[in-house]
Amino acid sequence: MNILNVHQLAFSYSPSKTVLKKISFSLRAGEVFTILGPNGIGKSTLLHCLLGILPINQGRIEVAGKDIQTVNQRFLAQQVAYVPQDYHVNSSIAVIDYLLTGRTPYLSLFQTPQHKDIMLAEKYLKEFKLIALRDRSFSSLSGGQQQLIAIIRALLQQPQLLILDEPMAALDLSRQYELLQLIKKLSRQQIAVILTTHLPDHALMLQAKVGLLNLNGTLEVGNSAQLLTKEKLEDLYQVPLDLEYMPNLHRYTCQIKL
Ligand SMILES: Nc1ncnc2c1ncn2[C@@H]1O[C@H](COP(=O)(O)OP(=O)(O)OP(=O)(O)O)[C@@H](O)[C@H]1O
Repeated sequence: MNILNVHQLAFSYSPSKTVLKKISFSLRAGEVFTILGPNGIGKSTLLHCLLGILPINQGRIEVAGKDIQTVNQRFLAQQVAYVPQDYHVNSSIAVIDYLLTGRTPYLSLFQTPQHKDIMLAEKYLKEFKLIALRDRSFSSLSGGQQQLIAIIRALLQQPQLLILDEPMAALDLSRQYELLQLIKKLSRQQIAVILTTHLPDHALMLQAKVGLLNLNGTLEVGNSAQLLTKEKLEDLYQVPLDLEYMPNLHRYTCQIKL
């Protein structure tokens, strides 16, 4: 069974502003799907539709075979975790308490996180070499640190589908490397990942399924060989690009021609 089915999705913020139309795609367990498109084209809007945050005008979205319009929130939170582009987190909350909110879908009403939940949060903090941040307030962290903590919180949800909105944006090269490795590891563990990015190289490195969000609001879906071509990317971004095969990396790389 697919973890996600999207059929003929359409969304507009107002009758005169159609952002997304006729969007259809499916994701199997463990599939990585990279969505690319220019600023303001509708990538975050699409993710919000997939999460049920924005009500779609047409179409159908199924998570684990269930229509998201009828599914209960606890089930959805056990299936799908989301890391937004921007965080709006209570400034005084400690990192560990923020992380433990990721365990909410597994707690009963009025139940507080258990010892095993704290152990799990600490295990991830150690794995990411961020244990020193455990008791810091979330708002005192740097942008990149906040992004990593938000990713750990999402992992604590133990989702079948992880949705990441521009997760590399605030990360240094070493952290980007770690995150790319993590996405590959999740994929091997049969967890599907959707990410948006401005760098075609991220999709090329992940050997991911690709979605190009076009100016007319449609999403072209295919593999990197079909969609990450010089012609298609130049058309999408309206900028001169070079795609070069790197034999030592066994893949193409995409550069702006300057
Ligand atoms: N709440 C809103 N009400 C009306 N229009 C909105 C709203 N949020 C976003 N938009 C508009 O919808 C379009 C798509 O925005 P969205 O944030 O989805 O783009 P994006 O592809 O994620 O952009 P970026 O790469 O810059 O993050 C933009 O024109 C944006 O101005």
